[in-house]
Amino acid sequence: MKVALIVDIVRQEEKLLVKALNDKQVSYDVINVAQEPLPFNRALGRYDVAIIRAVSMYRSLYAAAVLEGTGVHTINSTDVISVAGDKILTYSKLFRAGIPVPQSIIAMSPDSVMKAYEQIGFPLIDKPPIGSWGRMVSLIRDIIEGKTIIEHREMMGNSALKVHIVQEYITGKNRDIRCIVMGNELLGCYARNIPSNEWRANVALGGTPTPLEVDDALKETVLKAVKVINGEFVSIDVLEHQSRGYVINELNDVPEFKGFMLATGIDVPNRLVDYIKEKFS
Ligand SMILES: Nc1ncnc2c1ncn2[C@@H]1O[C@H](COP(=O)(O)OP(=O)(O)OP(=O)(O)O)[C@@H](O)[C@H]1O
Ligand SMILES: [Mg+2]
Ligand SMILES: [Mg+2]
Repeated sequence: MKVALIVDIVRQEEKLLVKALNDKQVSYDVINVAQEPLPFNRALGRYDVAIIRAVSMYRSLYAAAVLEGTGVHTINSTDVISVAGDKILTYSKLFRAGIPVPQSIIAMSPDSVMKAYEQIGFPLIDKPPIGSWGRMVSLIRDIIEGKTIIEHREMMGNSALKVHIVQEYITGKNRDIRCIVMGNELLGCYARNIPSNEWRANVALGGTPTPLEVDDALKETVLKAVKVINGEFVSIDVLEHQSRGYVINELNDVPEFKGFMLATGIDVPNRLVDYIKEKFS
């Protein structure tokens, strides 16, 4: 079995994956798509599995597409990356399947955003369909802040960033929940606690990871959500709604797992390499 590890920026996660591949004596190549072009040819098809780890969503998506085209099994698949990489496409699948998502209105012009703000009511959340690490995810408390966000987003070069997901602000516990699923298994979940100078819980923004007891409702909601998008190795953000219970905020197709490992003690890279060896050797 031969594995390709697709990267652009090498984070601690990718270093741990390399270590796990070495420790478990799996043959692999690291392909840095920020440096190497990817040809549509048979030679690329020599890999059995590709672990897609590029930070850039488009690099991940297109790298997966080329590799899949040459017959390689990619984790995750091109379809999963295209859906999970876009929060509107994700909500579309989840909503249709009856899985709870934050009450959301999609608005595609400044005028329609103003209407969506009125319909949701302040305070509200406005975020673009693409992006990570909480970037551009905005808490808007009044119309003045709203107008500022609308103006700034209109200046973005990327059309997707001009689209607004206007969303209810789900608050109460000062935390959100992050889970990881591998194959059909829920590896675990942990809480990300919001720091005092923030309203978002991302570890990249200073959110502190702590252990969390997983109940049946959480497990069921998360596994269902991952199944709906066919995710193979994904992380899931869950918010706790005061009346509706667990709500799926988003799924991530290139999961970061530093905080997860810290809080749960579960060795994600070793588990992923074991999973791949079991499934593809
Ligand atoms: N509707 C909401 N209500 C309350 N908090 C929210 C809401 N949407 C987002 N947040 C907070 O902002 C954080 C970032 O939002 P979100 O997960 O949607 O963005 P992201 O950039 O895709 O994050 P990630 O780095 O996890 O990929 C969430 O983890 C949560 O703490
Ligand atoms: Mg995300
Ligand atoms: Mg998130």
